[in-house]
Amino acid sequence: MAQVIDGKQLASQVLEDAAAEVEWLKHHFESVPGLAVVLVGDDAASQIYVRNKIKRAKEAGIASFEHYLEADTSQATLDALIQELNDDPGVHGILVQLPLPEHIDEARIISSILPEKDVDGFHPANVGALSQGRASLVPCTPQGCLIMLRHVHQDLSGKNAVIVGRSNIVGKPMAALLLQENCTVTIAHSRTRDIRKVCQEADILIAATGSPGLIQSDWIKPEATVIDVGINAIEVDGQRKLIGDVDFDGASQVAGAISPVPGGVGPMTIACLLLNTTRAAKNQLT
Ligand SMILES: NC(=O)C1=CN([C@@H]2O[C@H](COP(=O)(O)OP(=O)(O)OC[C@H]3O[C@@H](n4cnc5c(N)ncnc54)[C@H](OP(=O)(O)O)[C@@H]3O)[C@@H](O)[C@H]2O)C=CC1
Ligand SMILES: Nc1nc(=O)c2c([nH]1)NC[C@@H]1CN(c3ccc(C(=O)N[C@@H](CCC(=O)O)C(=O)O)cc3)C=[N+]21
Ligand SMILES: [Mg+2]
Repeated sequence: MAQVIDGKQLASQVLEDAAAEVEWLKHHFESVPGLAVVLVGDDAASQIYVRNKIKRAKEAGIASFEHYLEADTSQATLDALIQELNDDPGVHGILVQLPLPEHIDEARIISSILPEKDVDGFHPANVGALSQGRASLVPCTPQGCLIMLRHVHQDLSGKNAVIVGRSNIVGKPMAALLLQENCTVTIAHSRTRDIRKVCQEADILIAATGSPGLIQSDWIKPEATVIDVGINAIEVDGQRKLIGDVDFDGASQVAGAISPVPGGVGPMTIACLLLNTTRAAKNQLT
């Protein structure tokens, strides 16, 4: 049986680090890190994530500013809110929950956030910095996955890493981070030919597709480390249940280590968001 990578446990350590940073900022600079969270629309899953983020922020001593906007909010109203948050010295981090409604230009909103307040690491300046291996605010989910991988492996150098999914928020920044760790990186996606065979070569397999249970035990190299980013809500006996992109029961018979859903990457993402907020606050000290 594979080692189960406990995301809740690892996240609580990251949250302790974030809380210690907050204490340091308060003590030496009388600065309280502030995180603004913007949610447009009333998607139920998004509301759960946002609530979790705010709860954890409070626990870490971070001030949170919540902005809930109607689904039909105009681009101009959202633009104006971002400007206000950019100009607010009490706000060190800005998170705009994605996806945004169809009528809003997502790329324009992301680009309008000050790069030093972009705690998601999605602004082109931060994406460019990550791609060039310069220090920057690194996207939270890939950052969390890397902490999980480092927990299992002392050295990732030379390992074959296969990432399934090529989104801007998970797949691509994950590839940049693993390349920096000297992995041999492959990104697979919906047009990849013989994807099972590609995955069978992976010492490290990251699944970020949103396709529930896509990855089966016979896709996995024996003793591989499998990180399941997928969050898929399904209904079982009328109850809401979360499952990942990996068939956990099958995969854990083959893998060396595997992250569960829930209790895996999700809590790590939130912890890294708060760590990014303290880093952003530190960089904004005047
Ligand atoms: N735990 C966490 O903190 C987070 C979890 N998530 C979850 O991770 C998953 C991915 O999110 P995100 O990256 O935003 O998703 P996107 O929908 O933006 O991207 C999905 C990617 O997976 C690929 N893909 C989809 N289905 C298949 C398939 N059957 N075979 C091969 N490739 C496939 C797509 O390929 P193509 O490009 O060719 O269409 C695409 O590149 C979702 O379940 C999401 O909820 C996301 C963010 C944070
Ligand atoms: N700008 C932006 N930044 C994001 O980081 C971002 C986003 N938009 N849009 C949506 C995705 C998704 N995401 C999750 C975060 C935490 C959990 C999480 O805590 N999951 C718990 C379960 C929570 C539950 O019960 O639903 C777990 O896996 O154990 C899940 C998903 C962040 N995202
Ligand atoms: Mg998308």
